[in-house]
Amino acid sequence: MMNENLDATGENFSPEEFDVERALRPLSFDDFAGQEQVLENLQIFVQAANLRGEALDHTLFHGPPGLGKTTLAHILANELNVGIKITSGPVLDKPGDLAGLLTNLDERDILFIDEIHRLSPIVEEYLYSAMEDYRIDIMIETGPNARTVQINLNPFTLIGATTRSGLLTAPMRARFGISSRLQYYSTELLSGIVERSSDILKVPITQDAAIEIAGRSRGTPRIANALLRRVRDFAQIKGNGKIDIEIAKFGLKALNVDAHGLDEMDNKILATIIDKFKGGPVGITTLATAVSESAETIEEVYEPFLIQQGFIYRTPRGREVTEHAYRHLGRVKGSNQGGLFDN
Ligand SMILES: Nc1ncnc2c1ncn2[C@@H]1O[C@H](COP(=O)(O)OP(=O)(O)OP(=O)(O)O)[C@@H](O)[C@H]1O
Ligand SMILES: [Mg+2]
Repeated sequence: MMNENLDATGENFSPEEFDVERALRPLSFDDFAGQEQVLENLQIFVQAANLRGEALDHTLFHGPPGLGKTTLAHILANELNVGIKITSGPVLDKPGDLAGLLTNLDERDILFIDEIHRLSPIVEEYLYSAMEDYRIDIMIETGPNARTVQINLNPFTLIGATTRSGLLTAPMRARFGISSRLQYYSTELLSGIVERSSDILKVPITQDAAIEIAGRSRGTPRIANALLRRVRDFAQIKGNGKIDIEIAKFGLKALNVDAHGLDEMDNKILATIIDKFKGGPVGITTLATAVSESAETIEEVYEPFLIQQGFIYRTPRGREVTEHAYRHLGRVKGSNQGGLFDN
């Protein structure tokens, strides 16, 4: 299926001319690596919905960016063999926009709302009756003749995606029958994804090179694919087109990729805890202020990976860095270098 897509776009086009991201996106449960627990359940719910000819329950995907939320929404549409309409929280600013989408859904179709935590309260409330009873009120005419009529919708599935599940309101959350949190991927899984992507991109790669790229991808398929594409450039310009361990290391070094794949904010968080707070513990709001990022984003986007990788841990008094973090940043424990918060 993948290759058909590529061929349809034309072998003659340079890679830049087609949407590589789309080409690399898995289209079926079988293409999708990892997240076993989530996938196992979804497969059962899909089979049951298909058997009964019903719409799948409303489904929420949450978790850090780039782990496959949007991909899974598309896979569900394929596996249910239904249409999918795509929008996002910030785009839907009037109930009328939502009504237009909802009334155009065929039976069992999917409405995918990305960044669902950013829906306006009015739109969100409007969505409730649509989700619960497949029914909405719409306003007809204006001025003195204005009135609302209730119309029935086709049974549909709402799929919501969010990196910030903490910002979802309780009533919204309660309306999802299925809620799945996506986890970071192991290096092993990511190297499989890198190999699959190289196949699609038709660039040969050795196994150790795939593992090298995978290990620096912050547990995230999107980053793994992005690094692969950049390393491919090095292979084509500086090498012989093949990605082996030497060219992979050369490329990753030139790209300034951290040995653990930590990004700038990850490193800033670690350095701040060490330099300004003597390694912690430091409260999340204090930390957030010190690194100029919101506390929610730190908690939901950065911290989970740093904890999973053993760089920080939570204590009742706040976040503390581990020895591993000192070593990673080349700092020596006990020799405070910041001084801002010294007393
Ligand atoms: N399990 C997987 N197997 C293979 N490739 C994957 C997998 N998950 C994600 N990818 C790849 O990573 C890319 C990013 O995934 P996706 O866009 O679904 O992430 P997301 O969770 O929606 O991120 P965001 O929160 O930023 O919207 C996809 O285009 C796909 O190529
Ligand atoms: Mg997405």
